Amino acid sequence: SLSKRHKFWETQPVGQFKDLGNASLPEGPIEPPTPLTEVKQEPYNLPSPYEWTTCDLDSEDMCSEVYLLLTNNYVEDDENMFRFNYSKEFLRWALHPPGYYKSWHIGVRVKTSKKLVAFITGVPAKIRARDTIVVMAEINFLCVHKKLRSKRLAPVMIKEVTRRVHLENIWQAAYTAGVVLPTPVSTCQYWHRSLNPKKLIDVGFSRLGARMTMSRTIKLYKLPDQTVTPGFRKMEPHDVPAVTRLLRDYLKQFVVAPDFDENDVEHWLLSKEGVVDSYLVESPESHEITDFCSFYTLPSSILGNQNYSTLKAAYSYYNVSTKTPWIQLMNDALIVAKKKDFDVFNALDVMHNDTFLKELKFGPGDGQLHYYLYNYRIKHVLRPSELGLVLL
Ligand SMILES: CCCCCCCCCCCCCC(=O)CSCCNC(=O)CCNC(=O)[C@H](O)C(C)(C)COP(=O)(O)OP(=O)(O)OC[C@H]1O[C@@H](n2cnc3c(N)ncnc32)[C@H](O)[C@@H]1OP(=O)(O)O
Ligand SMILES: CN(C)Cc1n[nH]c2ccc(-c3ccc(F)cc3OCCn3ccnc3)cc12
Repeated sequence: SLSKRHKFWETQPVGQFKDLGNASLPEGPIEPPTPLTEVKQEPYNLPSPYEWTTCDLDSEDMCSEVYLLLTNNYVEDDENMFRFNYSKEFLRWALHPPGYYKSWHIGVRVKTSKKLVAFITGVPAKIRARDTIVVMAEINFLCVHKKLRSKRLAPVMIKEVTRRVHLENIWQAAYTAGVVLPTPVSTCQYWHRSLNPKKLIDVGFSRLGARMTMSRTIKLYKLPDQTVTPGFRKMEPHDVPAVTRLLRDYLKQFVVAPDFDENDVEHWLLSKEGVVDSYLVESPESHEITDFCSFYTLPSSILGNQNYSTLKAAYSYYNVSTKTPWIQLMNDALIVAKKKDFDVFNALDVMHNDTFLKELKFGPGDGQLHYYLYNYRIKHVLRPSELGLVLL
């Protein structure tokens, strides 16, 4: 990437590779806001066969079109064996947080057939970078149909979502990607904990360890039927104030983290069947809420396997430990995930996750997830343990 030309990204207000190590550049916005009257009022031009469309995910038909585009054309692993299969319920959850803008759910259609062939989204979020809280756009679900790749459509999509975000007087963004772009604020590893090792080996997600039999492998990953922590239970609506306090206090220690209020916690962390699961520990004596764990449901399509079509994956979301040891808390999360029939539990090495990954038998994934900020410079590249942000 240091040698690669980034013809589009070199034009953008992002950290540039040539600036790495230039300690004189100040932390904070790279460019000042533009007066709203000077923001381009009309959409960017698309190549002639295509037109912009705004995707209303409350419309069943539109949501299905977005779901199908992503199911067939979104992110695959490096070996093209799996492709993310975000559900419609998940997309509505991810894209309808408090204060969302429908205009930031942007599609591209073929003018003649009206076929949806590209998509990009933003949602507003309060993000703290060190001591500064910035309203940012979290950008996600950038997708161009496989048949329209390498035509420089992505830069147009990015410029259009940038324009629409600017129209709402927001000048920063946060996003993550498996590819290296100018310039990561942090680079994380992802880890996988087998819950259904037989299926994972059958589909080629995992390989049988050397000198390991299948029955020995199944035994290695076996988990108890019940959680072990007294007071461990599902989060409920009346827990929102206490969980908000617990989470806000925990996230203070990270350099970049969401600034969640009760509305945000209610949306992002209250359990939603098949989308997000959240649990907490309520002390049996004091009834104080001392710990929290959560994971979201993101299956992957299994490409080209006779016996299985879907890999059921849980992804670690936000977790807090103040009384229950991390190992015990997260092992209870694994136990409930196994009971809910997940095949694998995934986690990034962000926040305090590296305190439990190895001991709970997570294995390293085969790639990295890079974190980016748009129009905001962070002085030094951050260690994953300095990150308190998980993007879907
Ligand atoms: C103030 C508000 C600001 C808001 C905006 C903030 C910024 C938000 C940025 C977006 C954040 C999204 C986050 C997100 O959604 C999570 S990352 C997941 C992205 N989606 C996928 O990987 C799905 C499968 N791949 C595709 O659909 C296409 O390959 C895509 C559409 C990825 C690229 O389509 P393509 O047909 O393969 O390529 P061209 O059109 O010919 O364009 C090539 C140019 O695109 C650059 N590129 C490639 N992948 C990228 C990626 N993941 N982010 C940013 N840029 C990416 C690439 O470096 C090159 O630029 P360069 O020449 O300068 O190097
Ligand atoms: C975050 N969000 C923006 C989606 C996204 N985009 N690009 C990605 C690259 C890696 C991960 C990721 C994050 C955490 C994790 F435990 C495993 C992961 O990918 C495994 C490889 N893989 C890719 C597709 N199917 C399997 C997510 C993403």
